[in-house]
Amino acid sequence: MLDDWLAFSLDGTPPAVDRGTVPGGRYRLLAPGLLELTPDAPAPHAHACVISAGIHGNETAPIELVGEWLARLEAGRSTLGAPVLVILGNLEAIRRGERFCTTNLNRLFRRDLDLSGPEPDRARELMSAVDAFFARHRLPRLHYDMHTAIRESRYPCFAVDPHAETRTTHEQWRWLAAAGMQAILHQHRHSWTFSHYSKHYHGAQAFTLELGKVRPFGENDLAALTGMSRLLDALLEGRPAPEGEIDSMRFFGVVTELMRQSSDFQLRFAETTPNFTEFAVGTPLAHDGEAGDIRVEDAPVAVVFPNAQVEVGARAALLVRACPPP
Ligand SMILES: O=C(O)CCC(=O)N[C@@H](CCC(=O)O)C(=O)O
Ligand SMILES: [Zn+2]
Repeated sequence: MLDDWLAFSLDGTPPAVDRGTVPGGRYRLLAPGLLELTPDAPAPHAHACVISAGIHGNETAPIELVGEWLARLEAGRSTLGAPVLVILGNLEAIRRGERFCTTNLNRLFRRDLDLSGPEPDRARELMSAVDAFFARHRLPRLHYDMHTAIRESRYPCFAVDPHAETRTTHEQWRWLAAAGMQAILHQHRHSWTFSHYSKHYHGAQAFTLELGKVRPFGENDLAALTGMSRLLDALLEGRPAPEGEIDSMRFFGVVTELMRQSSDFQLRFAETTPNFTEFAVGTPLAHDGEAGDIRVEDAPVAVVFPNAQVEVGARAALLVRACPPP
């Protein structure tokens, strides 16, 4: 199953058979990068799970994690107990080892999307697959969209909690704590990311998970992601996931997004500055064309996902402040 799916997804080799059995259920190769697992009978704690990786093509650790997870199932070391939609997102960008080809796929997950091109087409295909999957399974909905960050981070593993009406359950905080998340970042407004899509349109418990730093295939330390592997195994088997202490994680809220406004845009701090580094009031964070220097206002802020290379009009950084645990 796994080898056929990867060959189908990444080399374009059509599979000899597109469906079969796995311990506890069956699989179907829906399309390149789309694999559905269906249990013979959902276990009592089963969720309908969407697990995605490779939405950015150079973020390889989550792809390796998914590979090992499916290999454990195929080898009979775990038994399917929940419906799972497994997604490899931006296949051409994965082949190239690049974040994206023409535009950032993770800003396109909205139903009124009217752009054309490879990434918009893929966003529409993934949104349809998620819609059909959640419609097929009347179980609590869950989506973990796994990424790695461009920079080092004061919290190497952290979750972004998308802004939407659906409240995040305390159970999710406990699962994420046990999975090794060190921080949670609450988004302050709609962000049109893949995890936001599942939360906003489907009421799923959904997160973007940052699992360390971007590295090429073969250079990832999957041992550092053992907690995440355990969580994925529990979801696949439809059993209760391990729980940790919510207070072991730090919580942050986005205060504002620093948007790139011109072609003359520079960050005012070093490339090596880790995510969640705090800056005092008055510190210049960026220079942006005619707007000039952008400085910290009102109170200190920490900076997450700073990226001067984004397209004009796109988010160049999140400015965040610590907040109490839920
Ligand atoms: O390290 C970076 O600058 C980017 C890492 C990454 O891809 N993060 C996601 C976060 C999505 C979210 O805000 O939920 C992204 O930028 O798409
Ligand atoms: Zn990413």
